[in-house]
Amino acid sequence: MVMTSPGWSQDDSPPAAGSGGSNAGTAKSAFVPQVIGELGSPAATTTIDGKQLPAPAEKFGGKIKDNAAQSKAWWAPRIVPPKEAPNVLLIMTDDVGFGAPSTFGGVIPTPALDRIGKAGLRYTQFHSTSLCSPTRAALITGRNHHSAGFGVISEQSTGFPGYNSIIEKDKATIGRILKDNGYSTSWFGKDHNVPTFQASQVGPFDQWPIGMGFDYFYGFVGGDTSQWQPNLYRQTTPIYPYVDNPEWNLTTAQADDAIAKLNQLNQIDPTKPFFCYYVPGGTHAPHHATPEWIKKISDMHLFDEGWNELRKTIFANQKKLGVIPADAKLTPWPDDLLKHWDELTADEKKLFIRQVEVYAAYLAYTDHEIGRVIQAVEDMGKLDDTLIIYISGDNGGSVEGTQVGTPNEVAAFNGVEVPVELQLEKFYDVWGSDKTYNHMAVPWSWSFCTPYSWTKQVASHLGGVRQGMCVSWPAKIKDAGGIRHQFHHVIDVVPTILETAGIAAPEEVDGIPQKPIEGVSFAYTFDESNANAPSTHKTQYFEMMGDHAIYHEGWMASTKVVRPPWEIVGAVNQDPVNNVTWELFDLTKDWTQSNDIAAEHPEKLEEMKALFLEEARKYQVLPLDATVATRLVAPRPNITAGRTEFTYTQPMTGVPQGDSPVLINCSYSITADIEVPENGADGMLLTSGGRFGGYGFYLLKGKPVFLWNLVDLKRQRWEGPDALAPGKHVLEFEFTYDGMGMGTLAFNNLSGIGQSGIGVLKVDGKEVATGKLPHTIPLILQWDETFDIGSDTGTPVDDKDYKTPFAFTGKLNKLTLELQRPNLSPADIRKLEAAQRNNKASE
Ligand SMILES: Cc1cc(=O)oc2cc(OS(=O)(=O)O)ccc12
Repeated sequence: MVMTSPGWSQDDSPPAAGSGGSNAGTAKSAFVPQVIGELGSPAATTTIDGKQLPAPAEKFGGKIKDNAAQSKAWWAPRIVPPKEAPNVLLIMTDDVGFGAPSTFGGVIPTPALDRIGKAGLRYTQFHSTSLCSPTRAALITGRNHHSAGFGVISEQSTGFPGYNSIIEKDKATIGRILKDNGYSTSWFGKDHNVPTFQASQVGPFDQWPIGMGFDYFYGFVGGDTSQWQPNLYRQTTPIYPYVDNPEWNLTTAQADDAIAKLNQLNQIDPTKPFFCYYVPGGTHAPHHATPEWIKKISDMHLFDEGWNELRKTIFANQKKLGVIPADAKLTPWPDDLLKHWDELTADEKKLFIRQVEVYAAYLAYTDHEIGRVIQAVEDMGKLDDTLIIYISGDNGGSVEGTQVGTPNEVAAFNGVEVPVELQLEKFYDVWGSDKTYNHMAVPWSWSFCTPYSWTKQVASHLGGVRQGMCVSWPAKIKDAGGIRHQFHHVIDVVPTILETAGIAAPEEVDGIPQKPIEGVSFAYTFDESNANAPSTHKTQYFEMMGDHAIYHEGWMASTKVVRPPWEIVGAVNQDPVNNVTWELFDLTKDWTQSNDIAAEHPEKLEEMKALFLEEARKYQVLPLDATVATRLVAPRPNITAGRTEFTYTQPMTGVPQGDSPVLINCSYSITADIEVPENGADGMLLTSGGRFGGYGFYLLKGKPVFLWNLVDLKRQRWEGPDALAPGKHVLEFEFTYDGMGMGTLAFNNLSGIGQSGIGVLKVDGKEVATGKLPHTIPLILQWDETFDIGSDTGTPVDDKDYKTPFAFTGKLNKLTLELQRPNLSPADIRKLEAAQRNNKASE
């Protein structure tokens, strides 16, 4: 099929300076706007050449005399996209391996993805970056993730252009481009492209959806969130719809909100096309499915044979479906890294089956809710004219839940594994409920990446980067149910949307010259006659946390994985440029990277390595950095940087972890100046985190309590013996930390973090409780919960004590927080340097 680009073609030159963008009379170029209605009349619309956004103001075309009676009014035409421009529904799920959904051979029912595949096309060689925010930055900008400042997730950002988690203004998003060309734009679900240090209510908001061209946002900011008690926003305002609503779940609420919004648009202005970016939390941990979905999927007994048999089943299905070629090889099980199902105890099997059934329920549930949004588009009569791009996963299956799975991902990210027995005893029955922040065992995720090796975080191997994708557009894609094998990448989505809409990539946005889009359109594959056309995407680098690869015209050179991605606190390669072993694959004959031919083709490999470096330099991939924990706690330009004292006199909620004072790996004191009324007081003074890790300072039945929740495995409390008498009081909690602090990380040494310390609770200057914490949380508190003063949002730090919001019923006059961050002494530095020399490869 020929994609007509009404009113615009690649050869057009920009209009003369100062001319109205769509004013045919003054533009020098061959661009001819589509004008509908009489220019100057209120009903007139026009397309624009789109090179300068926002479009320059139209020249007044009426007549102005002294009096209105002799003058002629003239309205600028409304800007609309070309007539054939489709609505666009861009859907992407989270953490889904290629072989998880039924559409690509999986055993988990995903009827909505199936539906798009049947109505349109399935793509078998479509790629992500292997990690979340990077894929998303690339997806919405059409640039490589490092080009867009997202070499890694924002939680690990560092002060290099490729890694600072800032999408610069010379790369306007697809939202912005479509909005300024007349689309209604909206974003539902995950936004992992707000820098963690700009996520608070003081902004700036230019990297939130509203600042990036999206008229409307309903979703959460960050890596993941509870679906039961999420950190949810409408636009930039936190909202808490789950309070007193125990059945409420974000997966459903998000679909409801999107359906309402699309219908609202359809009723107010049915002709205005929409761009809806729909990116649910599913299926990132926590796997929060409803009890109904968990029952429905568990009853299907999909996983009773274990993860090794599962791979065989998926592989056979994939061949049957034709989403891998008949001669594709199944990559071997990594015997040295992961257990075989047969080696497990009955208890392990029981637990792991429960974990994966809940995961599967979550994927089925997420897809079902996506299906409701698609159905709403059909119900509005708009399905024919809607381009639906449904990408199954922003990266491969996630292995961020340890080898035995976890009831609490916050524990996993702090390097804590929860024993199988404890998981069975305390969490088996509530798995997937809001009592868990759950993730399945690593080997399941490996299996969900069948037929490939490796997983999420791994950029060099297809398990990390190959995603299923389905695309439908009934008005234009006629090869319903077709399969496409062309190599493409998330950076290709923006140019594809622009081509189908007939909209130009802007040369300038808000006066800022735009960097070229780096992807290429895959719209040519829509046409059946191009079903087997060679891919137009010839070269693609991959890089994530030091692990890297280069694809070029069917060849792929990949570095061997140094750090298994489930080892978050583990050995780190300090020289990821040179200290790597390369493999070489001919993907045209070897679909699954099963046959390393580096030894047979040394010159080809050298050529590919050189090409990688060339691409890396071009797209600001350097300097390579393989650290994980080090970057997680690295200081960033957040609003608390350099401050050691914080004073609060008003209640305040909703300050995210990345924007608030963080009480880990340091000493601190908290002083609360309060008044207790005649009938006593209760409630929260200060808290950060929640059920899965964090602290709280509160009055409980009048008694002062300071509590540390150590990732839901242990709670340590300091509690005064007596309820406070009415009147003024000063409460203090002082913590003296024993470790050297975060400074040791600069020496690739973790010994300074997570160490012990002593806490003392005082009332009116008198010590009432003292206790030692043998360990502290080393890396991160529960990240979907916030720093709150005077009440508690989200979940309680201890369910036995209170229910949220637990607002303080006394008067908080003033709360002061002082941090004493440890400094390394010259002797410490000498010791750390010596240790580093002796231990080159450990973080
Ligand atoms: C809190 C956190 C720290 C981290 O280092 O990595 C993460 C990765 C996450 O998954 S992703 O959003 O898919 O990349 C989610 C949360 C985190």
